[in-house]
Amino acid sequence: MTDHASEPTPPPHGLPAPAPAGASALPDGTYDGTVVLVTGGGTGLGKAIAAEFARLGADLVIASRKEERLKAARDELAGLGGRVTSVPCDIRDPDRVAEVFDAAQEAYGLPDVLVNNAAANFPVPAEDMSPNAWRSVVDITLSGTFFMTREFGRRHLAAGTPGSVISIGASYAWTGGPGFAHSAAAKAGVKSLVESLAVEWGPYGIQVNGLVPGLMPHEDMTADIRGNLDRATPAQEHASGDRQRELSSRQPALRVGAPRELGWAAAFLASPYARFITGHTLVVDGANWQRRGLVSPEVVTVREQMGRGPFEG
Ligand SMILES: CCCCCCCCCCC/C=C/C(=O)SCCNC(=O)CCNC(=O)[C@H](O)C(C)(C)COP(=O)(O)OP(=O)(O)OC[C@H]1O[C@@H](n2cnc3c(N)ncnc32)[C@H](O)[C@@H]1OP(=O)(O)O
Ligand SMILES: NC(=O)C1=CN([C@@H]2O[C@H](COP(=O)(O)OP(=O)(O)OC[C@H]3O[C@@H](n4cnc5c(N)ncnc54)[C@H](OP(=O)(O)O)[C@@H]3O)[C@@H](O)[C@H]2O)C=CC1
Repeated sequence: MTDHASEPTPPPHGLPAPAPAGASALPDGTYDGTVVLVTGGGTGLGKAIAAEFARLGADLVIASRKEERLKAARDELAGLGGRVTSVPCDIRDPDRVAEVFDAAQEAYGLPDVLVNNAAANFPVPAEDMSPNAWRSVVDITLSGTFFMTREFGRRHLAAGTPGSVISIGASYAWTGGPGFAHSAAAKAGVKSLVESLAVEWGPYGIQVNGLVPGLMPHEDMTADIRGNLDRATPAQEHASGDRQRELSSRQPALRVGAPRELGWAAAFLASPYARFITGHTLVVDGANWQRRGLVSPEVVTVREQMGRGPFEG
């Protein structure tokens, strides 16, 4: 008989790796004949979400401010299956938002699915944040999401057709986000919009859900957000190229998320297999947002974390 008590315990190995890139979570053709509009679909997580819908047969419309990035992503996404159109748009402008829907309708028809992925964020202590910095983040993240959603809802209500909205959030909508006061407040507003509009529009067949990514590093991350990740890991890890391992060791999953894991969740939420799910915000973050230590960590102010000296007014 083996003496289990004397065997060393295997080290924790974290959550299993995701299915390989290119695999789909839903049956082939789930989105055949469907139009999906993704804001910020030219970069990062938005592009990963768009790719998953494309693999499943959707026609895509991607919209954001920078035409060059949109064009590059359009070519990449077109290789995955369906048709792809890109429309330059600043979602803070309701007139431009209406034009995106006009362009989508002209190309393929009224989008059946809207993914509100575009957002803005940079770390800054609240006392250093200018009024314009606040406005910029809140206008893009919250007002832009509302303008897109409103346009989608109005067109579907007028046409009498069902639809599905997915708004990308962040877990600090529940917890607050020191250093990200603007973005956290805006994402809390996005979560609240999901809950209000799911009830308002359920009777018309429109689902409204939220989807929250955990830490999912990708090559398009802004310098500001990348800088924040660098602060979270000691300098020697950057030098040795071990940043990914260091970031992983700080997650309960013992790994970071892969953007495609968000794509699979989005494709499920808007699919025929999720028709009774609405008003819900799904968190895909390996339980990172629920972390609590047995012992509270020492408090380090946001100023100190960002290497800023005392506030001088
Ligand atoms: C401690 C460890 C923690 C580890 C975890 C870290 C990871 C956290 C991840 C959090 C979740 C991520 C959520 C996200 O949303 S990521 C998405 C990020 N992507 C983007 O933001 C893309 C779009 N962003 C932008 O284009 C720009 O950032 C910006 C929003 C600034 C652009 O908008 P706009 O063109 O309208 O803006 P302006 O350039 O005119 O600037 C407007 C005002 O904002 C001030 N500003 C800009 N950058 C900063 C900064 N870094 N710090 C302070 N202030 C800033 C700018 O000066 C303008 O204000 P003033 O006119 O008063 O000067
Ligand atoms: N990456 C992560 O770990 C996390 C991300 N998130 C959320 O995930 C989503 C995607 O983030 P991520 O992919 O990392 O970030 P990116 O910076 O790659 O994407 C942001 C996108 O939004 C677009 N955008 C920004 N402002 C506007 C605007 N005014 N009008 C239209 N489009 C705009 C940008 O395109 P352009 O510049 O061309 O306008 C860009 O494509 C966001 O909602 C973010 O808050 C939440 C938690 C963690």
